[in-house]
Amino acid sequence: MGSETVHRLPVIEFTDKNTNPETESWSETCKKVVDALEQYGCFVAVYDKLTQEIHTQLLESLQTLFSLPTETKIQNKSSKALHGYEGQKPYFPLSESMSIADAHTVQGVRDFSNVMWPNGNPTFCENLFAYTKLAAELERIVVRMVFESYGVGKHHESYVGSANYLCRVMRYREPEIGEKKMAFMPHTDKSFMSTIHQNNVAGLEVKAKDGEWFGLPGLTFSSVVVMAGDAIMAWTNDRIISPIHRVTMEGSEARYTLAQFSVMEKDMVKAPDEFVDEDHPLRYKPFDHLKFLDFFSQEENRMLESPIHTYCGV
Ligand SMILES: O=C(O)CCC(=O)C(=O)O
Ligand SMILES: [Fe+2]
Repeated sequence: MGSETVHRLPVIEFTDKNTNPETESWSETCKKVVDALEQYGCFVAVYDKLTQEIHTQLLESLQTLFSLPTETKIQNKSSKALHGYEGQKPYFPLSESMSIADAHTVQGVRDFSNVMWPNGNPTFCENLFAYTKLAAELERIVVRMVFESYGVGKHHESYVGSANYLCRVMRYREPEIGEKKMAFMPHTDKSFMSTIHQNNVAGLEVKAKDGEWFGLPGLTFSSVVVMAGDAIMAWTNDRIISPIHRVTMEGSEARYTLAQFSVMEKDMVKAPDEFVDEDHPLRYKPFDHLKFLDFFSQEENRMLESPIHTYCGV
């Protein structure tokens, strides 16, 4: 007989007050963030700057984007690993997605938009950028909290200088009768960190350390799921583990999400000395994050059980 734990992701508020390092509530929030990341590898941030208006306009713009003809959407192409249009996949017929490179910059959003709407679409750009810049801001706050809590805050500035953001916008249609509901297979993110925002349709599920899958009910217009990727797992030498997650579609409404991934583009991903000692021997060789993404994007490596361990595990 086992008593099953009922898992629920911690919900942490991000306000002007507790995101100011001068305050006491900053240190309290740091603790909640690190505890959540160490336990689940993710948590729900409620970010007060993400207003109902930003959310509604963002979702309207995503609907407009996905209603473009497929011939237009497939123009979202790139030579960079893990970028570009994905969809019409026989194994995962429910999902369709596109990627916005340099998503935290006006130029990145505009370059993407100009491919979809060659005559320009300023409303789309404004609506998207209003969100992507907040997502990047939130990610940097969380990373700073993590670094400071572990006593390695001196690395934050170089992290900010090195990090770039890729935003993947996704639409999952509702499954038809008899169709399988798994819309995104179980995986860990290859990012440093990910921030995930959705419309009102649930579907994201996380695997807890005890092997139980659990959903994330109750997300609102200002909720962002902040999730550790493989790169922060390696950087913290396994203090934080990137969680396995998947998307399962129920019901009769389409699900829209934005998953924004941070990538350490300039510096090597290398665990600071503070994380390595006799009890915690180095678990990952220092690696180039972009090269890891290239490795993972190769067909033969997509199905590996743990690409990060195969790539640079010690
Ligand atoms: O759509 C979601 O909620 C999650 C998507 C995801 O896990 C990913 O893009 O890596
Ligand atoms: Fe993911």
